[in-house]
Amino acid sequence: MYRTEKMDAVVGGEGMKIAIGSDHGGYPLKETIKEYLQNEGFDIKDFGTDSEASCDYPEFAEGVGEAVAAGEYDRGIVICGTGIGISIAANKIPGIRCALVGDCFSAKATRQHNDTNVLALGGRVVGPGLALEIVDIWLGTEFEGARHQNRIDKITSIEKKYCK
Ligand SMILES: O=C(CO)[C@H](O)[C@H](O)COP(=O)(O)O
Repeated sequence: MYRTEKMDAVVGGEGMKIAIGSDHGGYPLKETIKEYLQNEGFDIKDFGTDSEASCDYPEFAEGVGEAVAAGEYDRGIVICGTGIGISIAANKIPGIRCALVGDCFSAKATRQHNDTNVLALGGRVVGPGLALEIVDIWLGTEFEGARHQNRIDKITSIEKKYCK
C-alpha cells in the first residue's frame, strides 16, 4: 500500500527470511511492518513482543540478533521507542551489524557501505510511511564490497579481539 514503482525496482527479496522484534514502544510499527512484508511474500518470524505492555528491549534484540547471527534468518528488523536501545543491544551480538535508520539515504548507504544485517527503527520517531520506505530500500539494496569490505573486516577484527 505504501509501495511506489520506484520501490518495486529495488525490492527483490521474495522468499527472504526476516526476523523481526520490538519492545512495547515499537510494537505498533512492528505490526505494520510485519503485515506489509508478509503481504509482499517475505518469510517473517516474529520474536515479540506481542502487546503494548511494558517490557525490556534487550530481550527482543537478543532473539532477533541470535537468529540472524546463526544464519537462520537473512536479515533482522528491531524496533523500540527510539531505536537506540535495541540497536545498541543488537550490536553486542558477534556477527551483527545493526544500523538505526531514520532516512532513505542512510537506508541505502548502510547496505552499500556497512553490509548491515539488522535494521533498527524508532517506533516513536518515524511514521509508518517513512518506515516502510526505509524497509523497502534497506531490503532491496546490495552491499558494494571492495573498499567497504576492508572496513567490515576491520570491524570483525575488533569484534574478535573483544568478544571471546
Ligand atoms: O526507546 C527505547 C529504548 O531506546 C525504549 O522503547 C524506551 O526507553 C521505553 O520507554 P518507556 O519504558 O518509558 O516506555
